[in-house]
Formats: sequence, C-alpha cells, structure tokens
Amino acid sequence: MAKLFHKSFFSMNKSIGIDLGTANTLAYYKQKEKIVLNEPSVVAVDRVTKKVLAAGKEAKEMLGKTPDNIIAIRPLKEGVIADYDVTEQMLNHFIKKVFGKFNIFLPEVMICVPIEVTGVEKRAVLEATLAAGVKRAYIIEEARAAALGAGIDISAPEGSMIVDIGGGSTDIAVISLGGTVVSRSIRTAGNNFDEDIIKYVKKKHNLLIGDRTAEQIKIKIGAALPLEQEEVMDIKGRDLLTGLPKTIVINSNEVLEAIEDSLMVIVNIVKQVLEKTPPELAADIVDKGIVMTGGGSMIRHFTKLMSNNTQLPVTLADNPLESVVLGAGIALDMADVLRRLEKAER
Ligand SMILES: Nc1ncnc2c1ncn2[C@@H]1O[C@H](COP(=O)(O)OP(=O)(O)OP(=O)(O)O)[C@@H](O)[C@H]1O
Repeated sequence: MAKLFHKSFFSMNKSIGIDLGTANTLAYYKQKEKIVLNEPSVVAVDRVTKKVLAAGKEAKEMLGKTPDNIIAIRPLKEGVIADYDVTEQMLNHFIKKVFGKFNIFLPEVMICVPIEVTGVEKRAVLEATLAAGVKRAYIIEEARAAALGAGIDISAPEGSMIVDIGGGSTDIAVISLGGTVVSRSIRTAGNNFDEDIIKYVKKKHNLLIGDRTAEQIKIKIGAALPLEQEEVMDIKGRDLLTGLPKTIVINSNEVLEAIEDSLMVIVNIVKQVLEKTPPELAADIVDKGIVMTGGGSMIRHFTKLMSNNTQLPVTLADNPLESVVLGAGIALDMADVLRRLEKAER
C-alpha cells in the first residue's frame, strides 16, 4: 500500500520542456523521457466566433486553403509572440493534448525564447504559458537550451559556441560556466530562405508560389554551396502574366542564388560574435569548433559554408530540430543551477 501510494504520489509530478517555435512547437515530457508533441505552430480560427477549430498539423493543412469563415494563423513571428490570445489558445490546446482534458495536477513548464527578446515579450510568453493551465513556468534562452540538447556541457569552465537557426530567429551564443558570455539574436533564419525563394521565382520566372512550395524547394534542392551535380525540381504556381496555373523547372543553383544573401547575413553575425569573444574562450572554440542546430541549419553544406568563412571546425547537432526541446527538458532538472532563469507561478 505504502509502495502504491509512493508511486502514485510521484506520478503527480508532471513537467515538460516546450520549444515554442515560429515554425513548430515541441514538448518533452520529463517523466516519460520522450518528446510527446511535435506540431506546426499554426492555429485555425473561426473568423466570426474567434473559436479555435484546430491547432498543429490539422491547422497547417488548412493554411492557404481555408474557406472565408476560417483563418489559419501562425501566432509567432520571428521567434516571438505576434498574437497573444491565439498563442495562449494554441498552448492550451497542446498542453491538453499532452496531459488530457481533465488534468488536475498542473504541470511545471520550461519554455524557450530567443536571446534578445524584450522583457515585455518574455512576460507575454510566461503569461500565455500560465494561462494555458500550468502551475509554474520558467523561461530559458533558446541558445542555452539548444546547447544542452546538443550534448554540450554548458556548466564547464570553457567556451562553447552554439548557432541555433530556427524558422524565425537565429540565436548565436558563446556559453561558459552555465551563463551566456557573448550572444546575438537576429530575425533572419530558415523562413527567410523561403521568402527569398518566393521573391526569386516571382522575379525570374513570373510565377507566384506559396510558402509551402518554397519550403519544399529549399528542403529538396536547397544548398549553401554549389552542388557537384545540379539538381532540379518541378514547381507549380500561378503565372503572373496569364493568371493561370503553370509548372516550371527550377534548379539548385537558382535556389542558392536566391538564398545566398540570407545565408551570408547569418555567417557574418557569427563572425561578429567571434570577434567579441574573450581570447581564452575563443581559444576553446578553436579547439572544439562551432555546433550548429535548428532546422535552418539543415540546408545542405551550411556547416561547410560556415567553416569556410570562420576557418573553424563546424558540426551539425545530431537532432537539429529537437535540440532546443531536449535542452529545455534537461534544464528542468537544473532550474536551480542555471543562472538568470525567469519564472512565474500561480
Ligand atoms: N531538411 C531541412 N532543410 C532545410 N531547412 C529545413 C529542413 N527541415 C526544416 N527546415 C527549416 O527549419 C525551420 C524550422 O526550424 P525549427 O523547427 O528549428 O525552428 P523553430 O523552433 O520553429 O523556430 P524559432 O526557433 O525561430 O522560433 C523552417 O524554416 C524549416 O523550413
């Protein structure tokens, strides 16, 4: 009996790490030791009643295809909350999905934000999380979470550099002894490559394509350096001259030409962070190299482009799309040791 009580008592403890991303929201359930949610950060809302009709995958399917009375919204832009109410409802929907609708024991949550968000933006994330039905919420910067999730010992007395390229923001940090020593966050990341492709195809081929097509092009034939063997892809869109649907062929060199400037914006910011890094820590980075993570870093040969431009070894984390959420999960156990964690509770 005592044993039973013991077990059920501890099963009351529920804690999750959440990567509330511009593109995707992931949740890691600490007690189950696994990622239990991985859904696009999209919500479908009834235009009249403002009721949330669907969130995640189901809502993403509706993007660009909804009838007039339904709008599909991405409530985060460039890594921060753009629509507070919808973000809260989306989090509420996801938290219910993880814990069930009748959840008496409210969970504890570690949630991530980009490095340079303002105090107001951080507060908005904390409040939206609490309002979504949690007992206590902590905030950790994405870069520190990404480093933890990529297996870096961030409490070590040595410098590590992490470059986390998400959908809406890129966070670059040099971390030592658990704290961030030098950092930058910019709002150029994976989704900018999609926008670049849309603009390029419009200008060069007079073809209007949607966000999803642009993302598919980037993932399928995108590369940060010219490919040895050029790749091609058929793409469909609307011809701007005739107004009719049309298919064209695009090649990997054109995609590189389209995204090149945005890739170099990120590379140059990494160089600026390196220039500001104290010499002792810079020496560590020369030995250990830079770790890249986040979906935006998965473009082929991006690590090579970074390495060519910084003259440093650069590696891609094992699970680039999951590092942040895994790190948030690890950070739940380190809430007392990690410096500068903001928290809010009911
Ligand atoms: N195989 C791939 N190749 C290139 N880009 C990819 C690939 N897979 C995903 N992406 C891109 O990665 C981005 C999403 O990455 P991620 O899920 O790490 O970001 P996020 O956490 O949602 O965003 P943020 O951290 O900025 O809020 C999107 O732009 C997506 O198109």
